[in-house]
Amino acid sequence: MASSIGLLLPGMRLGGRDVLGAAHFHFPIGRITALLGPSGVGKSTLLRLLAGLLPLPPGARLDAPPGARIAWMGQQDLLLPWLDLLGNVTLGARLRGARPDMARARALIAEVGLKGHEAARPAELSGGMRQRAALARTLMEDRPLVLMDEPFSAVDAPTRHRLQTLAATLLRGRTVVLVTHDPLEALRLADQVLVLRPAPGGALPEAHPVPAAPVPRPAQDPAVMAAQAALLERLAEAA
Ligand SMILES: Nc1ncnc2c1ncn2[C@@H]1O[C@H](COP(=O)(O)OP(=O)(O)OP(=O)(O)O)[C@@H](O)[C@H]1O
Repeated sequence: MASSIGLLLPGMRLGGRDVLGAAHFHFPIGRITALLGPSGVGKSTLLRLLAGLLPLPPGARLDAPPGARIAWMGQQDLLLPWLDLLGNVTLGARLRGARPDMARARALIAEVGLKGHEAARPAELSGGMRQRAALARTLMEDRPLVLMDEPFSAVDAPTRHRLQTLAATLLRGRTVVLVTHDPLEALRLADQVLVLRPAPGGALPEAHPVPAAPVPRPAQDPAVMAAQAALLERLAEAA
């Protein structure tokens, strides 16, 4: 079995301009890859190509395990306001006409710290609680490939820190591509960090070293702090 999901891209044009350049991306199976880069550089475009939400350009090739199923988690929680928490977490199964595994849904709700809120509607939950609900819904889908587009950017710093730790634990063993603007988030969670740097023919990926400690890495780890400073500098150069 391949050890990574590969995306061979001869380039990607959108709106009449070269967004992504010619590159061969590798996303190690069972690992978390963080994708950073200036606003508008093409991070979400790359994620959408992986998700099949954008057609691959001519000459591109996606090497993924056959039938690799995907879960998507974005910046907005996309919870349905008229369903309660349990209804939202089990929505995917019901949309597919399957009987949801209620015991698993309840267990995941407890794991993300929302036990006791199963009957609450999204409007009754705080922003951080709604993102935790979205995380539970993402995990309920039990997909091997998880694509996350700035999943924790809308919550306050302590909540974000807790959600990162939770996500790293609950996503262990899955292949995750995480788009983030937060160098600390990338260095706490990722096994591989890629910076998309703008270039004349379209943005190109550059690997950035990660500390050796296993994820989730503590924010106060001196190696994490040093890597964060270096990554911040690199992102400023790329902007
Ligand atoms: N459907 C589209 N049609 C035309 N241009 C598009 C389309 N989608 C994205 N773009 C352009 O492609 C570029 C890359 O967009 P993308 O959303 O991938 O960037 P990003 O790195 O995710 O940005 P951000 O960090 O701000 O979310 C931008 O210049 C954007 O305007």
